[in-house]
Amino acid sequence: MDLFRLLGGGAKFDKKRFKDDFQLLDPSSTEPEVEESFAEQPDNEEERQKSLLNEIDFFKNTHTIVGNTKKVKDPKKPKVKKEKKSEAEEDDQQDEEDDEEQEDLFTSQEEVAQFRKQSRIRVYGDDVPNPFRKFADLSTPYYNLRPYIRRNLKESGFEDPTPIQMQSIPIIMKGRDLMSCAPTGSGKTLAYLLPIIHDLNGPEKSGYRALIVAPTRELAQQIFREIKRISAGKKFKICMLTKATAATQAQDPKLRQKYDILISTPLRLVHAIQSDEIELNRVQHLVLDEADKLLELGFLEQMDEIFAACTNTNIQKSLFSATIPSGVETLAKTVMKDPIRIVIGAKNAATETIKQELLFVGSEDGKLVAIRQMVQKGLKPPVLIFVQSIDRAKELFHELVYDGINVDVIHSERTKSQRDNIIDQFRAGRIWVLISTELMARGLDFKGVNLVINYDFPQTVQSYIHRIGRTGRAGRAGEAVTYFTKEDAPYLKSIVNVMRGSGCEVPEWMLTMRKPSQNMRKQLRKAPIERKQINTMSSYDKRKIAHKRDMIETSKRRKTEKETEKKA
Ligand SMILES: Nc1ncnc2c1ncn2[C@@H]1O[C@H](COP(=O)(O)OP(=O)(O)OP(=O)(O)O)[C@@H](O)[C@H]1O
Repeated sequence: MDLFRLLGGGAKFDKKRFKDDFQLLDPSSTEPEVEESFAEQPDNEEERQKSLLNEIDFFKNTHTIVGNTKKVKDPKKPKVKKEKKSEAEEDDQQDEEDDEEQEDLFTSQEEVAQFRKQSRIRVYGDDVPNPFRKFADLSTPYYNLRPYIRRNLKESGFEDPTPIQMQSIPIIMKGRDLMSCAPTGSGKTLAYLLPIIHDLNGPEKSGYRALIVAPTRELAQQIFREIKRISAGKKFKICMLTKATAATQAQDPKLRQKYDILISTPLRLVHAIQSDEIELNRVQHLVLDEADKLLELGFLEQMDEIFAACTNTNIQKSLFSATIPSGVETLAKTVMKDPIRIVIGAKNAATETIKQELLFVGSEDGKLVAIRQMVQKGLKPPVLIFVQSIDRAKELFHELVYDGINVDVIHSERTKSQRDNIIDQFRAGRIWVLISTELMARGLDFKGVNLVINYDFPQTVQSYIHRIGRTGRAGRAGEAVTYFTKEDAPYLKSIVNVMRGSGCEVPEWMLTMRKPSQNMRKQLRKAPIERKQINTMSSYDKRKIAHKRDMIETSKRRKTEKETEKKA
């Protein structure tokens, strides 16, 4: 069993235990080859793609598994450039490779049960389809995965499926309704996209056949890019619903027929349904990404309207999240047909590659002291800091920006282009510390984030799991520090339980604490704890510091200019 599978299942990677079977290789010194694979690219997509491929290359080179099960990979071996083959030739070759790899399909239900246990897959429901072990299994006649999808997986550097992919893909391929709960960063997006793209086969120009709903615009955009990646080579028409795309479809109803896949946030979609801008009567696949968020009060009414607009009786529905509370499960069952439930690892748990810490900071002022101490000791960027409100995000930004930290802030009051720009800059490593509200807590895939700081204690356990899940993705290590004050202490035990459940050490005294009552948790969910403003300096002091910093920078610049002049 390989590393990513283990990590995707929520297991811990113990170097000592695997000492004899695994060897971690150094990354190759050569630059990775970057290939363009998207048909339509946003302006900054090239950079994003480049950094993604670098990430994958890094992941592959540092985690190549050698020993008993796989061939040794020599990173220094020069790559031999192959002649370009036709698509048909490549497909034939792929089929041959797949035939060679077919030896381990399951032979009995005991074997299936054993495999699920080993991969930490739990299933609930009737006639649950078997999981598959390797992507190559999907090319057998039983699944008959379209060869171009397999090729795209290879080009994305996806060598082995994660547990959620192993079990979800066959279920969606069978057309069954599904509720999937798997850790953050374990590949849930591909788990639903792959079978949908396979089933849609190719562009049809008959109107939307798949609909993916996500709680934020940023997540919807990320899903859009993932679809492009997995469907590269087929000219699917994919629509990311915005004011502009809705308006063009409103003006030209024929245009609606050209699309195959729709991605949207609930509010935008409901608006389009009510204004007759789109039709959803042909939708065969409906996915709720971050399903528990979408089925919470606030989104629920909109989701009701979306369910009602999807009138196709053969619709297949999937719900995905890293957290699905039982209340949401009960609610979801009312809109699903004989659903199957999957849980990977422990239910509603944090990813086990994240080192979690709870830090008592005494009071609100203590938080700033703590963060400045962390900066002094040396933070390893990129770092993501969560606060509980837009005002607090702005306040903290104004504190840290005068400390000379490369910091920015993101929240829903910033314009769309500012938000897009910040996310790109953060992904590219040009912003080191990013302060955010709950906006960035769910779904966003920043593989490189080293540290998440919960500056304000999260209002729910779910929020905690998703926030810290922005680090430790795709099998990487990550760290999360949660500050708490006297006011937060009564809620601590819920987080302590998550930490313990994901194998983190917790001080003995915390284990003896009482769990907050249901009523207390309800109160906190409704409204955050009131906190003192984040402000240690008067605006006069801040201006003074900023002025001093500008003077130092100007004098440094002048000195360099003079030296350059002298040399010339
Ligand atoms: N089989 C695979 N092998 C290697 N990397 C993968 C595989 N599947 C997905 N990934 C990568 O893992 C990362 C996390 O995937 P994804 O964003 O789908 O996680 P998620 O489970 O949806 O997380 P969250 O709960 O936070 O939304 C992505 O960068 C994705 O490209």
